[in-house]
Amino acid sequence: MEKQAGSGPALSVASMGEAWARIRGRLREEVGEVEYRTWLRQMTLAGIEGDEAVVVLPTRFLCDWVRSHYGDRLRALWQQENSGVRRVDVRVGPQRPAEEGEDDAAPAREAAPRRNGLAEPLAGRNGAAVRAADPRGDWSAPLDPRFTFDTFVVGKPNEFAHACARRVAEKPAMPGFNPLFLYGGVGLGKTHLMHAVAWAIRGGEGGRNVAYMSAEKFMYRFIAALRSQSTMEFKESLRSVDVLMVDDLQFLIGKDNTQEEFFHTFNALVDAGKQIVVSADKSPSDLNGLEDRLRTRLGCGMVADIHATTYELRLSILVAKAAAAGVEVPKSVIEFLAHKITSNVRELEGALNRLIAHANLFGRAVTLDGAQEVLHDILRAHDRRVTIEEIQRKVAEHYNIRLTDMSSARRARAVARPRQVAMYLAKQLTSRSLPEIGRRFGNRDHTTVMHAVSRIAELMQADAAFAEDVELLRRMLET
Ligand SMILES: Nc1ncnc2c1ncn2[C@@H]1O[C@H](COP(=O)(O)OP(=O)(O)OP(=O)(O)O)[C@@H](O)[C@H]1O
Repeated sequence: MEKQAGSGPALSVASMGEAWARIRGRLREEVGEVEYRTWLRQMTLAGIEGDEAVVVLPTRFLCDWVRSHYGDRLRALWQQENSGVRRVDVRVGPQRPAEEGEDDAAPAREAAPRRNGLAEPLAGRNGAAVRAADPRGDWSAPLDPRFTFDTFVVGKPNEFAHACARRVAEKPAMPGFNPLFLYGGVGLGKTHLMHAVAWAIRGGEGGRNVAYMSAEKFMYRFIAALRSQSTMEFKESLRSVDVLMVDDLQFLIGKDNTQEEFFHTFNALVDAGKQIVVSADKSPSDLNGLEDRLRTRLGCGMVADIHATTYELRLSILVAKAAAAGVEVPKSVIEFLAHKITSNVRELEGALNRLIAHANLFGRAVTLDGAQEVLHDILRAHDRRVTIEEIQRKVAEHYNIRLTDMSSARRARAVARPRQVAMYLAKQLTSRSLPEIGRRFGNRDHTTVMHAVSRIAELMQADAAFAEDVELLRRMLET
C-alpha cells in the first residue's frame, strides 16, 4: 500500500472509515471478486479498542473462516494504515448497513439472475463453477469455491466416499443412499466432499434447494428460534429444503434437545423424499452420546468412511495442488513432504502452500534444502512423534516390502535387510530400549536388534550408496 504507516491508533472516526475502506479495497483486489463476496463482503468494522481493530461478521462460521484465512493479512493491512493497530479481533456481531462503496462494483446480490431462488454461477478463480453465498442465507452457510469434485483427488482411502458423494450429487434421494453419512478423521476431506456435493446439486438440473450448515450452526439456529418463540418458522423453513447437509454432527453429542429436533427434521425430510447428507468424525455406531434412535436412522442409508491418507494419495494431492498453483515443485520435495507429513491433508496442503508462498515472495525455486529450512517448525513437530510403527511403515514403503514382514520370521535378504534398517533407525531415532525394539519387531531378542544395528553401521561404512539411502530415510523420519 502506497500510504505511509500512521503513527498510532488514535484515528478519527472519518479517517478510521477511510482506512477501513482502503483495507477492504485492497483485500478485494488481492483475493478476487468471488472470494471477496463469499467471505469478506459482510465484514464491518466495529471500532478500534486500544491496539486492536474489531471486525464483525454475522456468524461464527464466517468469523472462524475469516480469522484463519485472512486474519494475518487483515492485521498486516491495518498495520500499514496505522502502526498502532497490532491485533485484529474478528467477532460475531450485528451487521451494519452495507458500507459505502461496498456493493457498487459488485452487484451480484441484487442483479444476479436467479433460478428458483438461486444465484447464477459465477466464474471461480480455478475455473470451477461457483455461486455467490446462498441468497436464502439464513440457512445455508457459504460454500468454499475451491471445494469441488474437480479439485478433489481420489485415491484408495477416499474412493468409496467419493463415489457415494458423486452418486448422491447426480441423483439425490436415491434409495440406499439416503442419508449419506461420511465420516473420517480430522482434515481428510469430509467438508471438501460435502461442499462438492452441494455445488454439484445446485449447479444441476432443477435448481434444487440445498441447505448446508455445520451442526453447530443448526444448534444455534434452533436455540435462537426457541428464544424468539419462532420454532414453527424454524421447522418450516428447514423442512422446505430439497437437500439438507449437516457437517460435523459429533457436535450434537450431549445436546439432547437439538438432537431431538434434528431427529424430527431428519424424519420429515426423508419421509418427503428429500436427501440428507451428514458428516462426522466417527461412524454412527461409534457416536456415543447420540440418541440410539438417531444413530440407527443415520446408519440406515449409506455409510462411507474416508480413511487416513496413503503415501500414494499424498503424492497425488501434492502434485495436483502444485499444478493448480502453477509452481514447479521438484519430485524430491513432493516425495519428501509425502513421506514426512502424514497426519492429514490439511497439514500437507499447509506445508505446500507455505513453500509456494516463500518461493513466490523471494522469487526462488523450490528445493529440498529450502523446504527443510522453511518447514523447519512443522517438520520438527512431526519428528517428535516418530514412532517405531512409523519407522517400520516408511522403511517398508521405501523397500517395497509388506509391513507385516517387519515382524515376520522371513529371513530372505530382501526382507531381512530392510527389517535391520528399520531396527537401526528405531535405535537412532527413538528412545526405546533394545528389548522393547525387539518386541515390536515380532518378539525378537535384544541381541538380534544389537546385531542389526552394528551390521547396518558396518554396511554404511562400506557402501556409500547404501549409506545415502539410509540417510535419506533418516532425514525423512527426522526433524
Ligand atoms: N482428496 C483430496 N483432494 C484435494 N484436497 C483435499 C482432499 N482431502 C482433503 N483435501 C483438502 O484438505 C483440507 C482439509 O479438508 P476438509 O476441511 O474437507 O477436512 P475435514 O475432514 O472436513 O476436516 P475436519 O474434521 O477438521 O472438519 C481442505 O483444504 C481440502 O481441500
